[in-house]
Amino acid sequence: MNDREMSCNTGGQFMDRGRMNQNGVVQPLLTDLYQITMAYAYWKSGKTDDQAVFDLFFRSNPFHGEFTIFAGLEECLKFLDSFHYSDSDIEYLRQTLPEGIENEFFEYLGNLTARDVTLYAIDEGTVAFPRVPIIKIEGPLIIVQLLETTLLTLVNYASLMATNAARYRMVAGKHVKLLEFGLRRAQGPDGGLSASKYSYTGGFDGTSNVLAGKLFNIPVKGTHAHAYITSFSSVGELKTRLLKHKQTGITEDLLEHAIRHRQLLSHLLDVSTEESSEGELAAMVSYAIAFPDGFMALVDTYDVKSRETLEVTQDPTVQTETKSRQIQTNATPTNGYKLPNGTKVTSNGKKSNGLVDPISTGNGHCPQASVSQAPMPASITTDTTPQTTATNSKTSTSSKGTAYLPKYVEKSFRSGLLNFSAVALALNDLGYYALGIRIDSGDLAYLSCLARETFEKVAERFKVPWFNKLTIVASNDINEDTILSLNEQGHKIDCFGIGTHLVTCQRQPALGCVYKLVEINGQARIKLSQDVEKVTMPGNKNAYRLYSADGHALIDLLQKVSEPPPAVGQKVLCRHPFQESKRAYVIPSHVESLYKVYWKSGKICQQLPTLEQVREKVQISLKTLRNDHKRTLNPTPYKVAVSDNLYNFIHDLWLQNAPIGELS
Ligand SMILES: Nc1ncnc2c1ncn2[C@@H]1O[C@H](COP(=O)(O)OP(=O)(O)OP(=O)(O)O)[C@@H](O)[C@H]1O
Ligand SMILES: O=P(O)(O)OC[C@H]1O[C@H](OP(=O)(O)OP(=O)(O)O)[C@H](O)[C@@H]1O
Ligand SMILES: O=C(O)c1cccnc1
Ligand SMILES: [Mg+2]
Repeated sequence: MNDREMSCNTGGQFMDRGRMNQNGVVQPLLTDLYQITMAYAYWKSGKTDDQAVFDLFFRSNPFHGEFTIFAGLEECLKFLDSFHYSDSDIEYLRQTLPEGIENEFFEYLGNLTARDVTLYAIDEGTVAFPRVPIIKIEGPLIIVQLLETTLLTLVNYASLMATNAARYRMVAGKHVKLLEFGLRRAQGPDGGLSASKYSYTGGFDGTSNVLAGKLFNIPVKGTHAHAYITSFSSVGELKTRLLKHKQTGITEDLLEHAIRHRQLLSHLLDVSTEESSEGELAAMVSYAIAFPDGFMALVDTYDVKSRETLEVTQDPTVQTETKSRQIQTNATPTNGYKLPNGTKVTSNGKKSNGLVDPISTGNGHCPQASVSQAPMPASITTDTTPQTTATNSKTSTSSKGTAYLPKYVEKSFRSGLLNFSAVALALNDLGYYALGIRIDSGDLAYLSCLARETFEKVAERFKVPWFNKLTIVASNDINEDTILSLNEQGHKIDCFGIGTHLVTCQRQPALGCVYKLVEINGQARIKLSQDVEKVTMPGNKNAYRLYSADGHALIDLLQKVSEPPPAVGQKVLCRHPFQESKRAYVIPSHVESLYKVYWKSGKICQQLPTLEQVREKVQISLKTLRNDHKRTLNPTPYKVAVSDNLYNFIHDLWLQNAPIGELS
């Protein structure tokens, strides 16, 4: 119970009790007090042997979407497997529950296990829809009730997270790498671990979370922080500059190589060596010596700002506002800035993701990113007279005059690129290939294009074709909308590092899975509500997914367990559960029975997939959904229906249970 380690490697084995380790936090007392007080009251009222059926389901999909990925099943099964109140649990309950609880109840609890429970579920990683139970549990009322909160906590966040990750994967496309960087921002340590695990399930490629890597066998990846760059201020601080040539083994001075390349590169990149940071160079050289085969550097340490921080242009109607440094301008203030191609961008003053809108040029490629031209498009003056009276000493007043991009912005970014390229070329001299860069601020579309063009230039000039393929990682408060917007603008990002929005599911922080009693001792139970959406689907049910001839999922159908399953090629009447007039005949080309028995007689009775297999399942299952159900904007709801038999049953029961009002 107190195992510190969580094991994930359960694939390919039928589990015996005690073989599976689980997060030590997941234990029978991880529940709401009312489950235990109810258990006592059930016990007192002789309901110990009542047989109950509970459904675990959600009522609406998260993130304004029309699908949910079911995740967390394996953890539920581990929980059932280890369900047992320890002596100290019982002792704690004795002290905590109200006085007068009979001793025999504690003895009963002490012997309670999940042996007599049967759990049915849809496969982990499958797309799921509102109202179709993802788990169905049968067994003695007390124990099945006691499982409620823990099962919900294991399924809700896992499914929300997997769904969130799957949505990021869909907007990013399959060729872009997605890394989860959220541990520091997650809802505590356990939230962080679950986020790493289920974002991998949903389609991320790896995590920066090392413990998650160890526990779940997920690829761990990462770059470095700004602190590493800022910890150096000059090359004099380098304790070593030496690196062995990868092939010859001869020791060489990497800094010397880097400085030589930097000189040559400065012409190509139009940034003088004086303008680039020496501390940054030193940091990159030292990092490259530490990781010659894995050199990946942050290039935005020194003042890469969004284009919002643009310096004033010759257009007196265009004014720059800067958040962090107050550039005083004598130009007429308006909201907006100009792109190098001459387009004036007017801000509506509304901040979107922290950036003034609109950034998008909407033409699907990178109009501003031309190293050879930027920052001097034809329409820009080459007047050497500064048009600003800037309080910021870094504001450019170079001989090329002011441009649409403030010199300190672009120069500083190019300082990062200059130093990176110099060190990467130095490594190349010694037989190593650098990996790439990370950009963590500013306009990620623009800067990624600028970086890619720089790499292409370097590749050509220095005859290093692999430079074209350097990886560009982008991070900084990225969410689904940011990725969609970056796609529209055109970007050259190969990998997104995503933290806060992903792990906190900022767009919708909870999935509303509920756990409802639907049958007791063979008698269906219905929970009525003014809100028709909250009326439960009574009785012990089976769920089927009906497919069209082209392999797409058409509809999910709930039936009473006593009904024969729908058959391929045969017409089935599918009814909306509550709206009488909504019904359709479906002739399925394929019928999938959604439930499998996962737990029975104290044993897991299916071969559990590995995390990797669940991850694959997510993508396979998503493919069965039509695109209109998956699109981000106004997706079509997927249909969930009940059989005619179940429809009539629900409505009869509803009438029986709804009290008849009296008008007076
Ligand atoms: N081209 C782009 N299109 C849309 N959103 C972008 C683009 N580039 C960056 N973003 C997003 O805009 C936001 C930029 O945040 P912000 O304005 O705080 O800039 P910043 O560069 O991080 O500044 P600071 O260094 O002050 O934090 C981030 O959420 C980022 O993901
Ligand atoms: O932006 P997120 O999606 O949450 O991704 C993770 C962030 O964590 C790091 O920032 P850090 O903690 O160093 O602070 P920062 O916000 O100042 O960059 C990293 O540089 C990313 O910006
Ligand atoms: O490895 C990284 O680059 C990283 C890890 C965590 C958070 N931000 C960045
Ligand atoms: Mg950041």
